[in-house]
Amino acid sequence: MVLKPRFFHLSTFRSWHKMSTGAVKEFDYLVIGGGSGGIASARRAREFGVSVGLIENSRLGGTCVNVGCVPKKVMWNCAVHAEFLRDHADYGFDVTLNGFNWKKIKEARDAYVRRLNAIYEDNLKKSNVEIIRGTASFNEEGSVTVNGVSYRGKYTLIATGSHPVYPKNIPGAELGTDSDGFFELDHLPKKVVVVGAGYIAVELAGILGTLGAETHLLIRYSHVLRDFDRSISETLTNFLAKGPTKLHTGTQISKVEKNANGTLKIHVRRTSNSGSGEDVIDGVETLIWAIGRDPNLKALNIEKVGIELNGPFIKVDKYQNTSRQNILAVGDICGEWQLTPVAIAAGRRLAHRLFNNEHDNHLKYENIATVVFSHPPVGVVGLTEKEAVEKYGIDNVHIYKSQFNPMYFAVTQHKSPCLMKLICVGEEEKVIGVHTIGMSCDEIIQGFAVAVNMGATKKQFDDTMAIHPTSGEELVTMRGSSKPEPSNTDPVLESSK
Ligand SMILES: Cc1cc2nc3c(=O)[nH]c(=O)nc-3n(C[C@H](O)[C@H](O)[C@H](O)COP(=O)(O)OP(=O)(O)OC[C@H]3O[C@@H](n4cnc5c(N)ncnc54)[C@H](O)[C@@H]3O)c2cc1C
Ligand SMILES: NC(=O)C1=CN([C@@H]2O[C@H](COP(=O)(O)OP(=O)(O)OC[C@H]3O[C@@H](n4cnc5c(N)ncnc54)[C@H](OP(=O)(O)O)[C@@H]3O)[C@@H](O)[C@H]2O)C=CC1
Ligand SMILES: N[C@@H](CCC(=O)N[C@@H](CSSC[C@H](NC(=O)CC[C@H](N)C(=O)O)C(=O)NCC(=O)O)C(=O)NCC(=O)O)C(=O)O
Repeated sequence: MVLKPRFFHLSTFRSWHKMSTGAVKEFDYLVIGGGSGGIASARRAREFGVSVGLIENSRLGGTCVNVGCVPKKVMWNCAVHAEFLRDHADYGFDVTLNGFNWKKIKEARDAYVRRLNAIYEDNLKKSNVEIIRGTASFNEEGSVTVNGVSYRGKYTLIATGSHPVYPKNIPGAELGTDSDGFFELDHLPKKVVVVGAGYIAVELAGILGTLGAETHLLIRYSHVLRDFDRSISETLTNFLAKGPTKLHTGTQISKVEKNANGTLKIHVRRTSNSGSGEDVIDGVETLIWAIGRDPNLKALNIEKVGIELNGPFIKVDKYQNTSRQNILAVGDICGEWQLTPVAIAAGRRLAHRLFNNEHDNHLKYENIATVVFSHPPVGVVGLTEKEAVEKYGIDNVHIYKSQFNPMYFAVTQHKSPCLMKLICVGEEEKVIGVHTIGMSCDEIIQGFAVAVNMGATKKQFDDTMAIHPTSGEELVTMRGSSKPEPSNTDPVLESSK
């Protein structure tokens, strides 16, 4: 497309942004979804002077701001507080705890989210992105209708995100809730069952258990976070098994019933190596399904524009192109790496490619650092041991590992594990994976992601001066590599189905 000056006067912008004769309102860029990816892409596109409309049918900010990263992090911080309180006496404090007020933190959290909603609206307005309120659905020729008004973009971005999945064929499954429902809880439930083994399940179970709810985490197989490096998966699973969360491995719910007093009776099928059978968890106040997320596609009517899917998600190439020309997609709707920074980065790079002549600009979906806000937190970047062996062969992969008791726990009765692992490849020992779990690992990993992204070697890690006494110093002082363990002895991969 012909590029316009980088910043435009408002009147120029308005003249571009015209109503065509067929009463279709036209934009250079029409963005569907005002969440992480959509907002980031829309605002970046405006920096290049093009006209942008953004359609949103709910609260601005999307999943991350309203029912994801932001309120979750507030609750994780709250739970971390509870952990520190537990250690007060060990550090010499004589403190009497008079209770915990869930309502208070919920109100503060909701107020913060409302502030962010307003900030995001304000930011869009300052950027001169036109906000269109309502649900978008496609018409055959590629335009979009919202509340009976039609809009067309020279380019249209689908950034409509995802929603929680419920299991099919489990009687009473609808008596449970999901992560959205977790954020609506107006008190700390006494007894909770969380189902799932991924990010959301371990995060929510960790928050609830740490804050004092009797929390049962039900997983189908033997370990949580099975897609992560086995050391991480094993360390977190073993620690979870010690409480406060009660971990039920090799289990699946077969039926959910409602008791007369409103609590739930949950029938659980045991399919573990230790034998099969059925258990009942009774008197459950809240059941939370955290078993994955599906794309928000239904209302869009994408079949009208013939967009190809990849499983349930929208199929895109590395430039975020869908199968339909000039219709693009970013974020959760594409299914891969459902993370806010990924949606933002893909959306911004797309704006550069479409509107700033950067023809090859696209997000590289590798070395994506990620944190699970479990207790303790997980921070990882790069390949797992298994992926490295598959890619480079077992003889070329070298593993360095350090497991230690962080100094914080030297004087406390309550302990929490810390494990750090480097995956290196070849004679030069390029570091292709960093896997950490333990206190502060959520904050440590970002810097190491820079190093991995730059292609650092183990020697360069070793040449970096340690900072003492910190947990992070372990990553630059590791010695004595070992060979990867053959994957057929990988206990994480053994399902207990
Ligand atoms: C509980 C939880 C915790 C999370 N924690 C983290 C975390 O700590 N770190 C992290 O990186 N990621 C986290 N995530 C993931 C992160 O929130 C998502 O990856 C991110 O929000 C995806 O951005 P998106 O732009 O693709 O979609 P969204 O942010 O979901 O935005 C999509 C928007 O489109 C709107 N929409 C949908 N359909 C239509 C339509 N037809 N018309 C108009 N509008 C429509 C929706 O209302 C929504 O506002 C978490 C997710 C959850 C659920
Ligand atoms: N900190 C962060 O950055 C966060 C990011 N997110 C993002 O949101 C995404 C969605 O989160 P989440 O919902 O946890 O999804 P995930 O895909 O991460 O995990 C869901 C897990 O649930 C298990 N599962 C699937 N189906 C069933 C079933 N029928 N019964 C029991 N267990 C089942 C599976 O594990 P198994 O096969 O082992 O049973 C599966 O891996 C995440 O992948 C992540 O990208 C979410 C929260 C926090
Ligand atoms: N790292 C800081 C994050 C602080 C932060 O970014 N806070 C946000 C709330 S998280 S709101 C959720 C999320 N924001 C972000 O992920 C921040 C993105 C980073 N600052 C960047 O610009 O790349 C998002 O969906 N962004 C889409 C977009 O911004 O386009 C905020 O206050 N924003 C107010 C403002 O921006 O004025 C922390 O954890 O404290």
